[in-house]
Amino acid sequence: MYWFQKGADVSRVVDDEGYPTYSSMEQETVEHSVMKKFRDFEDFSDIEPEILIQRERHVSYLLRGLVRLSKSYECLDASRPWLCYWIVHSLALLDEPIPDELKSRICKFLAKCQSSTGGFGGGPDQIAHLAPTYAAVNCLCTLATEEAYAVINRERLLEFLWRMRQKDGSFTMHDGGEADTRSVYCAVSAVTLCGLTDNLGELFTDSPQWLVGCQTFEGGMGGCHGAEAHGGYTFCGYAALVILGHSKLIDSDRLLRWVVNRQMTLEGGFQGRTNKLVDGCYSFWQAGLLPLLHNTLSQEGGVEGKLIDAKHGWLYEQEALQHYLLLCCQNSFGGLIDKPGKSPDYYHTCYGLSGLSTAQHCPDGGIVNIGPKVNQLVTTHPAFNVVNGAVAKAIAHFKKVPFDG
Ligand SMILES: CC(C)=CCC/C(C)=C/CC/C(C)=C/COP(=O)(O)OP(=O)(O)O
Ligand SMILES: [Zn+2]
Repeated sequence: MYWFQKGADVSRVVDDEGYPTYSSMEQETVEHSVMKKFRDFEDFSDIEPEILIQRERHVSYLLRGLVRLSKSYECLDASRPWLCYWIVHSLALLDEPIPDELKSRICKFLAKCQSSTGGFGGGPDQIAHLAPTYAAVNCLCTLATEEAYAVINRERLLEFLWRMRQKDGSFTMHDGGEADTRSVYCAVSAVTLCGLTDNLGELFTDSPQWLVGCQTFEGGMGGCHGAEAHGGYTFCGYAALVILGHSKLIDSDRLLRWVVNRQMTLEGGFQGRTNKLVDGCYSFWQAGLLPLLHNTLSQEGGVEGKLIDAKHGWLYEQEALQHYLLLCCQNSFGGLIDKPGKSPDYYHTCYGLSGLSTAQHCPDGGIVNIGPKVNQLVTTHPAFNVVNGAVAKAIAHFKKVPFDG
């Protein structure tokens, strides 16, 4: 009997703070046997009813993270808005409501991370940085309360973005920092969600051309010109082009060929770059490119346009990815992982669940869902990675609020 089967005896061990834990040996054995079962089956139909998302365990793991936000994760001291976003977004994907009092505490915490000169830092009193700015905006939009929206100082945010902007259309991550596809994406995403789209043209003049220069001979994008193609940077670069309305500038055929070849035939999961290992987080960074490409390619109508019309779904094996995530990436005590043998963390939980959601929701509202209906997650917006309802609500809210920037 495997840990994901009904009635499996998953004996819990409690740590000195009363939270369930496990020995790494025990976890390795359990996950190794799951991996073996996964490899032994060519036809998954007979095990499908057992492939279950461990909702309660993930929710409990996520809520524990929010409660302990203030006292742990020293190694993520400069990523605290990220922790808020990873957890809040994961709960939204699981359709798990967050109590109002907890929402308010998150808002107050993120307000402390906002810099007086615009943007958000990695923690209170840290300098503004585009990555935690993106995370804070996404988190506040997902919370979707008046208090959450009111945290964002949009006038200062725009000033911060203008300071980060470089002559060639790239953006630095922070004052004097590095410029790569992440920063353009974080800036474009925050501006759009905050209803500041009137500024897109001027602020991002030359950004599309700079982004196109990041595409490599392989077809994916590197972080900057001349760098190796990588899923994380490709998602950022391509999603930024999509939001800016310039996705047709890139060589879509090459990008498509590169990304579909990053799905590994043995595991069903994606690797981040050529010759590297599968990792659960690329279920979003890589597989999440297909919904974005779908739009561009169907508008272009060429060979891929026809291919797209013939296939009812994205151009990769959605079921195989779901098998990887549900059989190999769920930790028995909650949270998702990179690959069997690894410990859970909030980053891999967020991007594993985000990838699972995009693998389930097809174009035109169709569903590909392995296992029972309870496995189905809420739909996420493919460009912002915020649940769809929250994107619409945030943009509508900010459009109503006067802005004097
Ligand atoms: C919005 C935003 C800020 C997005 C971040 C995108 C992202 C995940 C970028 C990738 C970062 C990176 C250096 C990965 C390589 O790690 P590795 O060499 O350990 O992994 P690998 O072996 O899988 O390539
Ligand atoms: Zn990873």
